Amino acid sequence: MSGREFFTALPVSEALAGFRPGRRTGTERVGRADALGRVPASAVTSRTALPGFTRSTVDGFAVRAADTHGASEALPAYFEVAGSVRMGAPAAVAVGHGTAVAVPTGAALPEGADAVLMVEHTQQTMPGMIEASRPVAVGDGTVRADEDVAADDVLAPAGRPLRAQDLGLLAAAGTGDVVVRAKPRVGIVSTGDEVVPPETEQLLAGQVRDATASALAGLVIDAGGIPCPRGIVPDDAGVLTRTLEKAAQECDVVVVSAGSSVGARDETVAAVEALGEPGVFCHGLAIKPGKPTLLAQAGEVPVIGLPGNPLSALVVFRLVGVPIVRRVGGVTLPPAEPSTTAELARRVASAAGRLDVVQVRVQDGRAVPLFGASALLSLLTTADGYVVIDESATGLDEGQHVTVTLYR
Ligand SMILES: Nc1nc2c(c(=O)[nH]1)N[C@H]1C(S)=C(S)[C@@H](COP(=O)(O)OP(=O)(O)OC[C@H]3O[C@@H](n4cnc5c(N)ncnc54)[C@H](O)[C@@H]3O)O[C@H]1N2
Ligand code: MOO
Repeated sequence: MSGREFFTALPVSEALAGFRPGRRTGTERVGRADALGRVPASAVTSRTALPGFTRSTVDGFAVRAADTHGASEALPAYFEVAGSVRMGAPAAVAVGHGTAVAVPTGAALPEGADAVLMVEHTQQTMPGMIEASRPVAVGDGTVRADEDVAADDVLAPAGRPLRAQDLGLLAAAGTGDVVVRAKPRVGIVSTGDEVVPPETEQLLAGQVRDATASALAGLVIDAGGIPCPRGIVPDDAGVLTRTLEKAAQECDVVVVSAGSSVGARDETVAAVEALGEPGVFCHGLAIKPGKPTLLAQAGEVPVIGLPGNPLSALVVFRLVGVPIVRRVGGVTLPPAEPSTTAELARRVASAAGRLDVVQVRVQDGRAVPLFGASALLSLLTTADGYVVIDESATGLDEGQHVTVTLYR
C-alpha cells in the first residue's frame, strides 16, 4: 500500500471502499439478556417451526370452511357447538361436519377445523347452537404451524446487530444464547501539549480540556465497541510512537486525535509510519471539516488519525471511523441511521470534489444550516443532525429538499 500526500485529499467514498484492514474480533457466547446490539458471528437458525401448531387469530368458532359456503344474513349456516378449546392446551374436541368449537385468539385449532369464524359473525340461536351469517375461506382466522418461522429458518442473520425484536424472536424460538463477535476494543489517544484531562479545575491560557476522547468514547459505544482510553500524549514523537505501538498491540482499532495537520509539531504521521507495514493508506480526505485525516494499518489493526479540532474529529469519526469499528466487530449489515427530509432554509455553497458536512437544526420541517469555525464544539451540540453535500455538487439551493441524518 502506498502512502499518499496530504494535499492530494482522497474522496471519502474511495477511502471507505479502499481501506479495508482484515482485523476481525473473535467470538464469544452471550445470553439472550445481554445480546442487545451484539453481532451474531453466524446466522442464528430455528430448531423448530413457529408457532409450531395451527393457531386461531380471532375469538370465534373453529369450523370447516366448506360448511359456511353461501352463508348470509338471510340464509345463515347452522352449527352445533361441540365444545371449546382452552388456552395453552391442545384442543380436546374435534370439528366434524356441521360442528363448531369455540376458540379464543391464539388457541390451538382443533382437529378437523380449517378456519375460524369471528364471534361477531355468529349468533347463538339456542344453547349449544350457533348460526354463521358470513362464509369463511380455508385458512381464514388462523396462522399455519410454520407461518411465523419454518424449521431451519434464519432467526437473526450474521453481521446484523441484534435489535429488540430479534431478541423477541430468539425467545419465541427458545434460543437462550448466541455466538457473537467480541466487542472491538478501540484505543483512544489524544495528543498535544495544550490538552489536559477534563478533570482539570483551572486552565492556564492556552490549555484546553480533552473534549475529543470523551465524545469519541460515546461514538465507539454507539458503534458496538469498547472505548479504551490511552490518555493524553505530549508533542513528543518518541512518546507518541510508543503509545501507539502499545495501543496497536492491545486494541482492535486505534484512534489518535490531533497532530495530523502540516504544522511544525505535527508528529502523528511519522509516529504512525513507525508502526510498520502496511503503513499509511491516505493522509488527507476530501471532506470539510476533517481534511487532515490519516488512515493507516499497523499489521491488520486500523489506525485512524483524526483532526485536532474536536468538531472535525467527531464529524470524521462518525462518517469514517464508525464503519471501520463496526466492520472489525463483524457488522456486515449496518443499521440505517435515523433521518428526515427537510427544506433547506438557506443556500449552502460547497466545492466540487469535496464532501461537505453541514450541521443543521430542524425546525418546522426546515433545515437551518449552522455555520461557524470547526473549532467550535457547541455547533455540534446545537445541531439536530447534518446534511451531506456530496463530491459532485457545488452547493445546495435554498428551498431544496435535503436528507438530514439525525443525531440520536
Ligand atoms: N497551515 C494549515 N493549518 C491548518 C490546516 C491546514 O490545512 N493548513 N488545517 C486546519 C484544520 S482543518 C484543522 S482540523 C487543524 C487540525 O490540525 P491537527 O490535526 O494537527 O490538530 P492540532 O493542531 O493539534 O489541534 C487543532 C486544535 O484542536 C485542539 N485540540 C486538539 N486535541 C484536542 C482535544 N483532545 N480536545 C480538545 N481540543 C483539542 C487544539 O488545541 C487546537 O486548537 O489544523 C488547521 N490548521
Ligand atoms: O478539517 Mo478541519 O478538521 O476543517 O477543522
